[in-house]
Amino acid sequence: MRLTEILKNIDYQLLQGNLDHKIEALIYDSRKAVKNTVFIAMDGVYADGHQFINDAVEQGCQVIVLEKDICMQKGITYIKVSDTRSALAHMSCSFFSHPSHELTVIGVTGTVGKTTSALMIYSILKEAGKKVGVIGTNGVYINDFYEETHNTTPESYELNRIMRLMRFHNCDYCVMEVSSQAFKMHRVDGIDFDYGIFTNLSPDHIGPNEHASFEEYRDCKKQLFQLCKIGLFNLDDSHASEMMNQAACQIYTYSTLKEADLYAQHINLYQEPGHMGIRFETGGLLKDFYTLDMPGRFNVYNALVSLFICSQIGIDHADIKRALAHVHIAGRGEVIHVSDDYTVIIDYAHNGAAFESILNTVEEYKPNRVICVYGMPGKRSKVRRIESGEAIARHHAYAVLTADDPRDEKVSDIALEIIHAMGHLSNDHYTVVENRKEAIYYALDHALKNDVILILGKGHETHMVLENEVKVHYSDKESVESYRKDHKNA
Ligand SMILES: CC(=O)N[C@H]1[C@@H](OP(=O)(O)OP(=O)(O)OC[C@H]2O[C@@H](n3ccc(=O)[nH]c3=O)[C@H](O)[C@@H]2O)O[C@H](CO)[C@@H](O)[C@@H]1O[C@H](C)C(=O)N[C@@H](C)C(=O)N[C@H](CCC(=O)O)C(=O)O
Ligand SMILES: Nc1ncnc2c1ncn2[C@@H]1O[C@H](COP(=O)(O)OP(=O)(O)OP(=O)(O)O)[C@@H](O)[C@H]1O
Repeated sequence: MRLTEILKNIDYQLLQGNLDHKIEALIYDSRKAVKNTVFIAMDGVYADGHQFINDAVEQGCQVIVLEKDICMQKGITYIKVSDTRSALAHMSCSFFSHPSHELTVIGVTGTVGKTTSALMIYSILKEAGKKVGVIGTNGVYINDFYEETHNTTPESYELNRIMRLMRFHNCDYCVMEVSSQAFKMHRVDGIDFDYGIFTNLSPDHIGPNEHASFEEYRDCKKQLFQLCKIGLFNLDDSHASEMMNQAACQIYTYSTLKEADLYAQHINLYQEPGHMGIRFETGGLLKDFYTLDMPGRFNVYNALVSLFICSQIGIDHADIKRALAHVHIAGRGEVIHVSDDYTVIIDYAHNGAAFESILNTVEEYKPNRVICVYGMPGKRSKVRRIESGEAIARHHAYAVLTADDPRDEKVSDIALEIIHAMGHLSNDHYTVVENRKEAIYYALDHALKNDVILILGKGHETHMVLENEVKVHYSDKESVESYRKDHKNA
């Protein structure tokens, strides 16, 4: 594509050189720069891309987009913009010919529930025969194609590339998680959102490399409702009215507690071997009865979101109902049948809010005991260690503390911090088994009739991060399945 075409939608100043270039890719990591690419220098958390401009030039790149003054080399084109992250986003939209304009884009934001809601919508649309893609923490799925993601919301260039790939696969719909960092880092600038969904909000991702304050975190998420045409808000969240404030979209609401545009009532839990689910009735825009084969009152929120979007899109109601009845999301309230005596659930709960919801929800099924197998990541926010320990104590649950991406920290040290946060809980309520597979075996070996074993924090993930960020293969699901196999053969 010609450089002038790529720059069409941004304000820039040509510092040196000319715009007569044919461009084959946009690059924001100098290590990937080659001939016929533009290098966009971005100031990051750990490094400043401007320091690598000469490396990019050395590797053959002849066009540089920057926001700071640097010493220019002869024969190279330098283009100055006020914000290179935003420029990359708009240039990427142009480079890939605005794929979001050709898709119905559904964006989901909020502290928890993004992955679950996005994948529920994706599953229902797919089952209804629609061509749909999804982008989020669990990766990119386009029909049968899969690609891993490094971020919940990929960098703008990747995002537009993926959306173009979706169009290549004839997708009409794109469901995507939109993280607060995505707004902060301009990853979704220029994306044409049709629907925006707000799940809930609680303090998270606040720290030196993420958000400066809760207000900044919240205001980043609010931006979705400036960009989308229709916004759907969880009326039960205490931040709902603040999130709706200044929204430029048409507003719809959902609730499980009060009347809203779409609301759930008469929520009933059910449990049978290998299944923990929920039945509910809806009022407002849709009046019907539904079954969801996933545990958790909170999943009714995710189901309401999916019902609203799929019915707005025009999916046949019987198809939605059928698909919802058997939707399962990897690592999100995933029930694995090991024994008729007790229930095993793998769940991605990894912060205070999610621990509270999963523990609350599981208690409603009136289990004998709740045993949580989990750990907390090394070199990451210590708040989550405290919040999780407090939640275990509040709910009088049992904890088998173990590894969860310990990085350069000792699993036993992290466990001690969690135990400290458990406060008054007596020491027969917890134990430490450092190897995660052994911890799962330990919990399952000690399970009693009607116990619920919650394996928390890693969800769908298939790796463990050790010292020096070295990743080794590890999966909770494989550990549980291996236990089941061993005990079948025993
Ligand atoms: C801390 C953080 O947010 N980092 C993100 C950021 O990296 P960065 O730009 O700060 O990277 P950097 O290492 O400082 O480098 C700055 C620039 O120099 C370039 N560089 C660097 C070295 C070199 O030799 N040559 C070179 O050109 C880099 O490519 C980069 O463009 O921009 C990258 C591209 O978009 C992201 O992949 C990366 O996410 C990291 C992996 C991350 O963990 N991010 C988290 C905080 C995040 O975004 N999380 C949200 C979910 C949480 C939420 O709900 O908000 C998410 O969407 O994933
Ligand atoms: N609507 C909800 N309300 C409260 N808790 C929820 C909700 N949906 C899911 N959860 C809980 O939060 C955990 C994380 O859910 P999910 O992965 O869907 O959220 P997320 O927003 O994608 O999180 P993250 O951005 O951290 O990846 C689940 O495993 C479950 O325990």
